[in-house]
Amino acid sequence: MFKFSVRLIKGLMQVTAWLQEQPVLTNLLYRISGPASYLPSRDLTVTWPRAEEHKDFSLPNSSWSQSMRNLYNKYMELSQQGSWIRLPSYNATVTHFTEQCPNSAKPQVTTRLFTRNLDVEGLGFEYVVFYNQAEQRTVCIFQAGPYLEGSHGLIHGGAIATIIDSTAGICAICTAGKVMTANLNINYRSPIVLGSTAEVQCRVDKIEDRKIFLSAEIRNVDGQVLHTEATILFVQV
Ligand SMILES: CCCCCCCCCC(=O)SCCNC(=O)CCNC(=O)[C@H](O)C(C)(C)COP(=O)(O)OP(=O)(O)OC[C@H]1O[C@@H](n2cnc3c(N)ncnc32)[C@H](O)[C@@H]1OP(=O)(O)O
Repeated sequence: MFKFSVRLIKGLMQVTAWLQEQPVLTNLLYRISGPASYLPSRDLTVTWPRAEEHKDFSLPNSSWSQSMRNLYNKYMELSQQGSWIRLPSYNATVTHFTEQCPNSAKPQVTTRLFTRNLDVEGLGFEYVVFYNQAEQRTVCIFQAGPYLEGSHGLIHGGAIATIIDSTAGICAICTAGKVMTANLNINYRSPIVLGSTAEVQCRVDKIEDRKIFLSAEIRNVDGQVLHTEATILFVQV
């Protein structure tokens, strides 16, 4: 468990650090937020939250439906048998930066992971990811809150893409380290009702040099309804 958590965290930190080194992105940040909050990447200190100091969002909370809890319990039982591990999940990849601002105030840059950006439980993405190393697979148990609406009463396609990208991204990071999504191809087969529980299944299909090819499916809790199919390409960076 610890080994994979460390690997996942290292992968995310590497991606974050790499992003901050890209001049296009730092220029964009400058344009959006202005010079006072512009933080040149090479002067940043990036820290990863220590588990004991930060909330783990992948644990059950009162907004979780019984279906969500049942699936969670199923994979927790499998975890105890050793085949799966639950991956902890925090709300930021970068918790704070330390650098002197032009106005001498210590900057309080707060970024939030897109999927963990709401303070109230149950309104947005509620999910937990389990990883199976032997099979190079991840499973994400997912409950979409009312703030993820697209068509009336249904989950927005972009939210579906996000949870697929995240589930596949975690799988690719655990398998291959520092990666970026290069291609995400989705077929939406049937809508997902807001508030329902769904299961995202993702696996590595093949690895060719720096390219990691994955496929994913989203199904309802009993597996009978296929909601979404996707193929995803990650490239090691
Ligand atoms: C716990 C929290 C959750 C954590 C998980 C979250 C995961 C979320 C991850 C993301 O969403 S990342 C954000 C979205 N992605 C990006 O912004 C990436 C933007 N694109 C790039 O930065 C570059 O294009 C990329 C790093 C993907 C590749 O650039 P490179 O210069 O490193 O590689 P290159 O272009 O040389 O291509 C390497 C190989 O990949 C292939 N390739 C690259 N892009 C491709 C593409 N789009 N489609 C198909 N093949 C592609 C390319 O043909 C080539 O194949 P070959 O080696 O066989 O010649």
